[in-house]
Amino acid sequence: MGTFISSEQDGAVAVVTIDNPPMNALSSALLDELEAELDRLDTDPATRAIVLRGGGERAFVAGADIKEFPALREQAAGESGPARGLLKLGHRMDAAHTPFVAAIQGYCLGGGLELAMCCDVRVCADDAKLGQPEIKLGLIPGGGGTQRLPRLVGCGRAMLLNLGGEFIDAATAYEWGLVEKVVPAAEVVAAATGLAATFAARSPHAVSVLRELARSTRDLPLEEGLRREADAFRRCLASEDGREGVAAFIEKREPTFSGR
Ligand SMILES: CCCCCCCCCCCCC[C@H](O)CC(=O)SCCNC(=O)CCNC(=O)[C@H](O)C(C)(C)COP(=O)(O)OP(=O)(O)OC[C@H]1O[C@@H](n2cnc3c(N)ncnc32)[C@H](O)[C@@H]1OP(=O)(O)O
Repeated sequence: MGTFISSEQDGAVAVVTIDNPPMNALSSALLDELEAELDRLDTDPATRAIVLRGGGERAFVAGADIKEFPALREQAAGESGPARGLLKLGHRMDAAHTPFVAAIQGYCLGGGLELAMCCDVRVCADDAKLGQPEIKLGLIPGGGGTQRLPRLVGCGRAMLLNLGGEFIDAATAYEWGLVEKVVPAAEVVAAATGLAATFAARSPHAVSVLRELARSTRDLPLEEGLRREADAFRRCLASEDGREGVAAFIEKREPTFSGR
């Protein structure tokens, strides 16, 4: 484990904790550690789903580490720093075979919400606050807040959050489709881990095919997306897990998926 990132195995679910008190701000060093840990877990066959949570109770992640920004300004574009770190992390999560569930408690702001939006599903504490307050700093979101957010909540609501910089509560986030489940704060990690365990019990091959298909077709015309879905369905049908799942149903038994 590193300075900021730790993970615990709960069966086939890895619970990854981001720990940078008091607000789990995403520093460059933290992002490097997080990417390395997610890369290790994504290539570990014993891990079939990953939960991301913030340490402490005040925040999931309250954003990029603002205190790094003055130094960042001096760096040439593309060099190290949260901006580079965020792009690499987002691409790595997008390309993963393993599904991600965000367990959001407290503040989920800026780069923290951008990180949560890189997850497949978001479980949110009922007293959490979410937003993209970068505009209050004279900045704009730089980790997906102008790209992933509109795809989740719609262009108008994304601009409402990005232009206003105000926070929304969990109920609003759920109503807008920004989070998929809202639970009491004390239950958020257990609920996220339970959901991750459901994903972990499914065929790793089908989960991987589904994640790749969803990512690679999200901006394609419907007809092309349907064509690629049909190809992917045929791949799953012919796979070892596809054969096992169908046979298990016909033989009225639980499947044992190999992930191939
Ligand atoms: C493409 C894939 C992306 C993958 C995701 C990875 C993202 C990578 C991140 C880099 C991306 C950059 C782009 C990003 O969009 C930019 C940002 O995130 S900018 C930051 C956005 N966040 C904010 O603006 C929130 C700032 N914080 C606050 O408004 C308040 O702190 C609060 C959260 C409302 C809480 O208020 P209070 O309860 O009053 O507490 P304090 O304000 O006193 O804070 C306590 C303590 O914490 C320090 N702190 C809080 N937030 C940050 C922060 N973001 N960075 C650094 N430090 C922070 C605060 O300064 C206090 O410190 P102290 O004074 O005690 O030393």
